[in-house]
Amino acid sequence: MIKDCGADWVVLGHSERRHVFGESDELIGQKVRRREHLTHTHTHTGELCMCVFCPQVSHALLSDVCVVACVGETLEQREDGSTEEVVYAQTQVIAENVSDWGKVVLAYEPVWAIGTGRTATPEQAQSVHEKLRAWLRAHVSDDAADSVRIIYGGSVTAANCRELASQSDVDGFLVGGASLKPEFIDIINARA
Ligand SMILES: O=C[C@H](O)COP(=O)(O)O
Repeated sequence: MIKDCGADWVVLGHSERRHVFGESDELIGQKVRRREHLTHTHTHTGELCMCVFCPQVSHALLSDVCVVACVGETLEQREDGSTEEVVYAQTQVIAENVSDWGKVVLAYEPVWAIGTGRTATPEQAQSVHEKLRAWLRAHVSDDAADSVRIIYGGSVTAANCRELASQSDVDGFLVGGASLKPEFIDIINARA
């Protein structure tokens, strides 16, 4: 269905899916996994399964679709000092399901910054991005750490995009509200 709509990319693990729809790290990981075939044999019936509730179909629907995989802590988690623990755990499950990092972008989106007007400071964003890159180096590969784009999302605007974009480990943005406004062009050109 996603491919039929002409989409090449899908966002997975967005905070609204995690916190409103209750999607677990494990389910998000399953969705990230890329499958070689669009169909599979149902383990219970031995027949081809097209049931939308079967997790394997979720994998299959994402075949050949690139993934923006979101991680990020809640305000409570940031305030209790567990930001790293949370984003590492989320990234771990994503990484377990990635076979081609060339088709994945990692998005750091602190939940407290999404749609709130409270943007992470450039230092806060850089700190988490740097740690995520180090995590990729330690747990995936040097190649993944060096090549995967780690983008920031959460109340990015024309007013704050340039300073955020100047951070060495901020490779781009996942923009919500501001993407609907003329200022979006300034965000696109944040490094121009
Ligand atoms: O889906 C979009 C991102 O979560 C960021 O949204 P925002 O730029 O409105 O905070």
